[in-house]
Amino acid sequence: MLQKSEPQYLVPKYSLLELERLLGKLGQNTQRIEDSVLIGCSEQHDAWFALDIGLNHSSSINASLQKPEMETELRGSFMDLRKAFLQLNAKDVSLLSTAQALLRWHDAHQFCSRSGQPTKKNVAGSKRICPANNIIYYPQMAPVVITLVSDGPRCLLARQSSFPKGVYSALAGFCDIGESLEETVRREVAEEVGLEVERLQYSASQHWPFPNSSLMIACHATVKPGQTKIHVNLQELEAAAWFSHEEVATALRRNDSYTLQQNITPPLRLPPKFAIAHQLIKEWVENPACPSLPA
Ligand SMILES: NC(=O)c1ccc[n+]([C@@H]2O[C@H](COP(=O)([O-])OP(=O)(O)OC[C@H]3O[C@@H](n4cnc5c(N)ncnc54)[C@H](O)[C@@H]3O)[C@@H](O)[C@H]2O)c1
Ligand SMILES: [Mg+2]
Repeated sequence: MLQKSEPQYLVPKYSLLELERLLGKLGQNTQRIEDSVLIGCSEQHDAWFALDIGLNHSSSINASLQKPEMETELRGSFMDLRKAFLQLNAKDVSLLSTAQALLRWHDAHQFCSRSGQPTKKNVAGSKRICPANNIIYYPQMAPVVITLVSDGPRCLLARQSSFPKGVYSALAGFCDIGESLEETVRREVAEEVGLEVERLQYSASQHWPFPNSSLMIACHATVKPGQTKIHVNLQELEAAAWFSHEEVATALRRNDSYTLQQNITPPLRLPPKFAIAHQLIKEWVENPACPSLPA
């Protein structure tokens, strides 16, 4: 749910008092406020909590709540989370991403997997406890590596059939149990495009709420100049190709509006700014030689 506040969109934010009034108006029990989870604090150190007042939420007390009513009351509209991210500043993207992931984790961990009894959230929402056996459940993230492979003058980008038209990104893959990040990078690059990673450098990381909570770990990698023939794994990818520095730099400069005109084959499109893949590609464009990589 985002509110339009010209010229941008905002995540709805309320004080405790305002929220109590709002829940009352929406016919919801104000006790629901106890379902809130701590997601951060303002620069003035005011604590920020997130509460799911969604329509189909499993613990919704008033299931008859209508979407249009809620949109009118909150003077906003519901939208897809990825689309919402395109409209928000980096701080709100981070808050919404944390809120979504944490609230979803709580919703999916209502019961102890050992005793089958209901679990209980602590006040902050940083864990759930089973009162029957004191097992503590903590929110989890799946580690995922995302790697921009380069052979020097070119970088390798790939797309899955689920991506929007024309969008290519860096190679990504979930870490398997027991693997180091370095092993995951080498395995994923070999599995998806049949290349052998020569050198590897960590760049940055990002929490990613899709499809569940992931910790994206972004790296630059190089392959030997003579060993660049790609074997695309068509079970994982729709396509993969080498792109020149000029092609990628042009795609980065292009206005990234994501509104495609019909009947026009889109040129190379890159992931949106809020995705760490975008940052990784931008770093390579600004410094294609990656001189900081150890020789
Ligand atoms: N933030 C970014 O810039 C960015 C860019 C690209 C991809 N991603 C994310 O990276 C993730 C991984 O990329 P991928 O799809 O290429 O991974 P992948 O190549 O490992 O293939 C996905 C498959 O891995 C399996 N899998 C193993 N462990 C899993 C787990 N914990 N959760 C879900 N599936 C698991 C499933 O069978 C799934 O279909 C995706 O969720 C995607 O949203 C983020
Ligand atoms: Mg993959």
